[in-house]
Amino acid sequence: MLDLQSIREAIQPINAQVVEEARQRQLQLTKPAGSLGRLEEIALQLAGITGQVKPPRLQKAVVVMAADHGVTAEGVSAYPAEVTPQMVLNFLAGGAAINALSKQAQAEVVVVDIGVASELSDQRLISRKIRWGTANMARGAAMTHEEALQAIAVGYEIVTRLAESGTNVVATGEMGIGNTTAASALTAALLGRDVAEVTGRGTGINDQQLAQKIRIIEQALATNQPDRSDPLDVLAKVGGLEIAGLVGVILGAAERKMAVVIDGFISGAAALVAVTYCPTSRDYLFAGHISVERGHRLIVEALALEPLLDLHLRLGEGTGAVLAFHLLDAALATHNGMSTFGEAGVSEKEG
Ligand SMILES: O=C(O)c1ccc[n+]([C@@H]2O[C@H](COP(=O)([O-])O)[C@@H](O)[C@H]2O)c1
Ligand SMILES: Cc1cc2nc[nH]c2cc1C
Repeated sequence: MLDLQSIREAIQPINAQVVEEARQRQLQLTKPAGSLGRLEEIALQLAGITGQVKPPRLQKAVVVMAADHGVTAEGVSAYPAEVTPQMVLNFLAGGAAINALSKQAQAEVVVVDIGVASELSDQRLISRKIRWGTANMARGAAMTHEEALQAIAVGYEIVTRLAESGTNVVATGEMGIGNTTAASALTAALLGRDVAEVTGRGTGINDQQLAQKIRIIEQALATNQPDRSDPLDVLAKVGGLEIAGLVGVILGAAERKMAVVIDGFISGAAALVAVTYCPTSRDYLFAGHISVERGHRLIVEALALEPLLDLHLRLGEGTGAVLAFHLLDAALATHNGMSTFGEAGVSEKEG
């Protein structure tokens, strides 16, 4: 069994000395100090994460964790639960948005069945089904503590394997009809917010369905009484298997000193669980974008992250995170590739 406490203790802050050396290098590059704005900040964070003043070229992957949610029985999504396995097949065939965007960003797509509620067998699929979807959280715990730990272990194992084959930055992706309900329940519980403040329309529900979704989440929290001080308890009771898997990806990446680009609301909820459990893991995170889903803003604020993109996305799959890969590449292209004032014979600031 995964020793999560040892992993938490093994996660180190990023290298502040290297960040400072990278900052000194930036001051030498042929541009007014600070003029590349957030691209400079991205490069500094990557320097601290990798421990290299000139970080190596990014080798990118997106881990798409797929799972089903028993709470879909309550009518909380605009789409039927069967879309989850159908989209998994679409990911494997290369026809989804995440495939198109990953191709463009030169990122590997890793698709994981961590809890889809149907039989899926395909050579290209990483089959790590913990159970056939979660239980209906409106009536009891979504999963057991043990199952949540098993799902975290799956994410940890997958990111470890990616690191061993040279991946140095990972995006979090997910697919699961009903998972904005789980993400809202987690956010309400962990941030101590009213359910209505953190609940949105997901795949596109109407006003009446939104009112029902809020009632169901309130019922789930009242039934399960998750312990806010214990993020793993909250995760097991009102989370999801794909969310737990992404917690494992984030903690495993942080332990291995790999950068993690977080996608939207569901990925954000996984980051909230991971950082509540291990605050140091935050050093390794980039918020790829800000989702339309209203609870996401509260998560990024709580994590003190500043999203890189605001494209009004609400798709998931890792799409916003993979789009942000382009900005990480751009940050390193300038930081590593530009000439210094001395090298180029350009005059420095006066006075
Ligand atoms: O990433 C986001 O911010 C996001 C916002 C809304 C919906 N989604 C995706 O839509 C699905 C969940 O929506 P729902 O309405 O079924 O809860 C799931 O597959 C997510 O990947 C994702
Ligand atoms: C078609 C479809 C694709 C998705 N990708 C992520 N969530 C999704 C939800 C639906 C409904």
